Amino acid sequence: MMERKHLMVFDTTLRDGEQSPGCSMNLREKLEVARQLEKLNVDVIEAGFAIASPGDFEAVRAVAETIRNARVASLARAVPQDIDRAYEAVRAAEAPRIHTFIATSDIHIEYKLKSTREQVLERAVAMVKYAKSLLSDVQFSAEDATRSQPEYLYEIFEAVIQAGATVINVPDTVGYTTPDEYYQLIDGIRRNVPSIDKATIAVHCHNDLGMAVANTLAAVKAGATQLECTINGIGERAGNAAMEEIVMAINTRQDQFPAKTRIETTQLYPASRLVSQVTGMKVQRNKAVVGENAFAHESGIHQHGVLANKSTYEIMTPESVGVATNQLVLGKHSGRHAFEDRLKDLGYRLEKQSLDSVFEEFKVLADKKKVIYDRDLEALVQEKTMRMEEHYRLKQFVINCGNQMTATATVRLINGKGEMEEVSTGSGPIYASFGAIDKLVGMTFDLEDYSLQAITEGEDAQGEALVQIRKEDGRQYHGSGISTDVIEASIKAYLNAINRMISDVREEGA
Ligand SMILES: CC(=O)SCCNC(=O)CCNC(=O)[C@H](O)C(C)(C)COP(=O)(O)OP(=O)(O)OC[C@H]1O[C@@H](n2cnc3c(N)ncnc32)[C@H](O)[C@@H]1OP(=O)(O)O
Ligand SMILES: CC(C)C(=O)C(=O)O
Repeated sequence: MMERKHLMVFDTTLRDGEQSPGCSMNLREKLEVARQLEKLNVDVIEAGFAIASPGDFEAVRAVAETIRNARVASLARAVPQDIDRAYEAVRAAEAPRIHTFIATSDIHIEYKLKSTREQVLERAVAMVKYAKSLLSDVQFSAEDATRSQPEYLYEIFEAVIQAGATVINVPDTVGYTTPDEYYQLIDGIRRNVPSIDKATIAVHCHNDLGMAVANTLAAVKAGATQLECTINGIGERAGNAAMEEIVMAINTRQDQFPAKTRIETTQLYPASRLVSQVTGMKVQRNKAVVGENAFAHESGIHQHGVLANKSTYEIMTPESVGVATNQLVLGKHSGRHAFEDRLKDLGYRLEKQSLDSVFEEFKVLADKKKVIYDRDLEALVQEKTMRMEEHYRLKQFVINCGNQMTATATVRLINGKGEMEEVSTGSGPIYASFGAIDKLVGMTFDLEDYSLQAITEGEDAQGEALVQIRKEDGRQYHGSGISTDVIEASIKAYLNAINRMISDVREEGA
């Protein structure tokens, strides 16, 4: 049998994914996502854009120091300062990479770079050589490649490969191309760049016209072997190609794509949940592979078919992407061993201290809920281990409300100085609680977005609240909170966003 071609997965959730408005992650959250990407077995983690800010630099460096089983890359413009900063950030990695880019389309060259094709080519070559003098693995991206003249692309790719680039990337930066056209472009590059065999061909697709995954797969057929993507498809504007969709399409349609990735597919769903929680970006219910409805069968004919044989309506199993079908797991009489075992099955390995603390929370939850589902456990672990520095924490709240009266909320918080309490009224209990919190922290915020969803089934389901707030200076912060009580979940989410804002301000001032 012929050996199947290996396709490399380059994850850019921590860089392009973080470019989604309101999706910024703090260092601890980025490390948690990076560890999950390592569990997924991705080949390359693009950990950030080191020159963007001191926080980004520290995050890339922390990922480079922590991750051992994937290459770690930082993005850099084609300027020496960016490349120096990227090198400093990734140098501690087991396999560091500098990813430098410059735009090659006439629109970008003329209006954005105010340059010429010749100057861009010269700069690209000089910067690849410079990066190569620092380390051996250098990726070059021709930004807006799909709106660039193909002959110019052949020329610049040949020149950067000669200068030492190990990977050449052909981004569809504005999500403009179509599968047939992208196939032709990649095929043309393979045929017309004389040194192409010395480099890997990478593709990086955006979803502006909803074709990011289709374009990526067309490129696989044309010979691309590094696929750039993000978890849940998050990213600039309409997002990037979604890893879970690309990987499962390749796995499921081996007749079309006789190739393999190293991805541990059972980690796809946990990764999706984690990224949704730390970025505050909800996953749409009908999202392919990881959405709530991806494996739900509602109509009679489908249910009948699935009962007879799952393959009638399921082209992949929920288990294969890490959706647990054995949902009923533990209750208040369960002990620590069963609890730890179940967490291990779900892919969580916790230090003793974290395990003890999550176990305590589990017992509290088990007193409130008759049955604890896997989703409840995931929510507990993620909330407990991902909680950022809590400048303000909820102690208690009392609500007085009804349909014929103004709601009143009394909220008591704890911060480094002790306990504090405030009362506020509002059109509803949640609005009143947020008002009391505003008084306690001495600031007001615009509530840009608020949503609530049940994360498990039943009347005693846990609810997850997601909020997005905007400060007076226009900056946005997201927050999430989980509880069996929707008001408590909302208060926790609001406080989470405020804590994120305070950490951000302190980090900047540091
Ligand atoms: C397609 C992509 O996703 S690219 C990645 C996009 N991501 C980001 O931009 C997030 C992080 N960015 C940032 O923090 C900032 O933009 C920085 C730190 C990189 C630069 O900030 P500033 O120096 O204030 O410049 P600003 O962002 O306003 O403008 C970009 C400058 O870089 C130049 N530039 C843009 N791309 C490149 C490139 N690939 N190579 C060289 N120069 C470039 C622009 O022409 C402009 O130059 P100018 O200042 O001489 O006019
Ligand atoms: C920097 C490159 C790879 C990019 O993000 C894009 O072109 O979309």
